[in-house]
Amino acid sequence: MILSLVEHAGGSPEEPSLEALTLARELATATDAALEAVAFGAESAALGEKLGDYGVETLHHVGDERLDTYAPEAWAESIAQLLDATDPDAVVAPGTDRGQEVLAHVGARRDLPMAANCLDVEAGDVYELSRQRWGGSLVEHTRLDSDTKLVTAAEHEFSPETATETVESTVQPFEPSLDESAFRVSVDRVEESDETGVSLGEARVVVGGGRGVGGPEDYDKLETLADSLGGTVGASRAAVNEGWRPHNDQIGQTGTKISPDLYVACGISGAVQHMVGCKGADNILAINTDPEAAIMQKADYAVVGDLHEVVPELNDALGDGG
Ligand SMILES: Cc1cc2nc3c(=O)[nH]c(=O)nc-3n(C[C@H](O)[C@H](O)[C@H](O)COP(=O)(O)OP(=O)(O)OC[C@H]3O[C@@H](n4cnc5c(N)ncnc54)[C@H](O)[C@@H]3O)c2cc1C
Repeated sequence: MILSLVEHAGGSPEEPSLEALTLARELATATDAALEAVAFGAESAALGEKLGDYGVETLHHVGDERLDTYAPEAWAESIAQLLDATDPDAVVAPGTDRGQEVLAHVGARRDLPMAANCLDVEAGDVYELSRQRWGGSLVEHTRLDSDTKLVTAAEHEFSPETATETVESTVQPFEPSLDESAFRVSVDRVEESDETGVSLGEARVVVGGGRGVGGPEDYDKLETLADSLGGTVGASRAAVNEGWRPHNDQIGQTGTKISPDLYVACGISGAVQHMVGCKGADNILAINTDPEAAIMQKADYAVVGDLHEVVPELNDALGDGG
C-alpha cells in the first residue's frame, strides 16, 4: 500500500497535495499496490469524496480536534502509529514546508530514510529516484532502500491528474494515542495576511523586480504592469534585503518557487539562487541594462534597456499609462 499525506483547506485538498497524490498513484500503479491517504482535522472527513477521483481507496481521517490546526510532532506521531498499523511500502507527502517537516519527524521516530523534493521515482523493492538538492541548483540521482520509504514530491514538478477510474473512497477514522508532549509545537492562531489578489506561487503572470528597480516607490510601475496582465509582483532577495518589498514577495531558493506562464524579470541579474525559484516559468522576459547579465542568457526574451523606460512603455502599450 502507498500512503499519501493530504493537506487541505476546509476539506478541499491543497494543490501540492494533489501533485503528491499523482506521484503516489504512479507508485501504487507500478507496484500493483492500493492507494490510501491520511488527513488531519475535523473537516478532513469531507475529503473522502474528492480523493476518490484521484484513486484513493481509503482515507484515514484523524479527527482529533487538537489537530484542527498544525502541530508537526502530533501529525508525525499519528502517521508513525498509522505505519505501525498498516505497514505501507511508502509514504508520499507534498513538498511543502509542512510535508517536509512532518515526514522528517516520522523518519526520526521510526528510523526510516527519507528522500525530499523528488522529481522522478521508479518504484520497486528499492526506489531509484532523482531529487532536487540545494533548492533545485543540483539534481541528485539516488536509491531509497527501506521497508517503508518516505518521499516528498518537489512542488510544481507533478501536474495533478485524476485517476482514469474514480473509486469509492472509504473514510476510516484513525485515533492515535497522543500525549501532551506531541503538542509542544502547535499553531495557536492564524492571522489574515494583508496580501491581496493571486498568490505568487499560483500566479500565471509574475513581474519581478530586483536591485535595478532602485527603490520601493518604483515598484508602482511593476504593479501596474502586473495588474494589466492579471498577475502579481515578486522580488529578488536583494530588493527584499533593501526593505523595498516584504519577504513574502521573494522568489528563489530561500523564497517562493513560481511556475507562471510568463515571468517578467526587471533589473534582476539572474543569480543561481534566484533562477531556481523561477525555472518552472514557461517563458521568461528579462529587462536589463546589462546585455551580459546572467539572466539574459537564461531568458526566452530579453530587452536590453532601462526598466524605468521599458516598463512604462509596456504599460502605455497595454493602455495603462504609468
Ligand atoms: C544561500 C543564499 C540564498 C539566496 N537565496 C536567494 C533567493 O531566494 N532569491 C534571490 O533572488 N536571491 C537569493 N540569493 C541572493 C543572490 O545570490 C543574489 O545576490 C540576488 O538574487 C541578486 O539580486 P538582484 O538580481 O536583484 O541584484 P543584482 O545582482 O545587484 O542585480 C541587479 C541587476 O539590475 C540591473 N539593472 C540595474 N539598473 C537597471 C535598470 N535601470 N534597468 C534595468 N536593469 C537594471 C543590473 O544590470 C543587474 O543585472 C541568495 C544567496 C545566497 C548565498
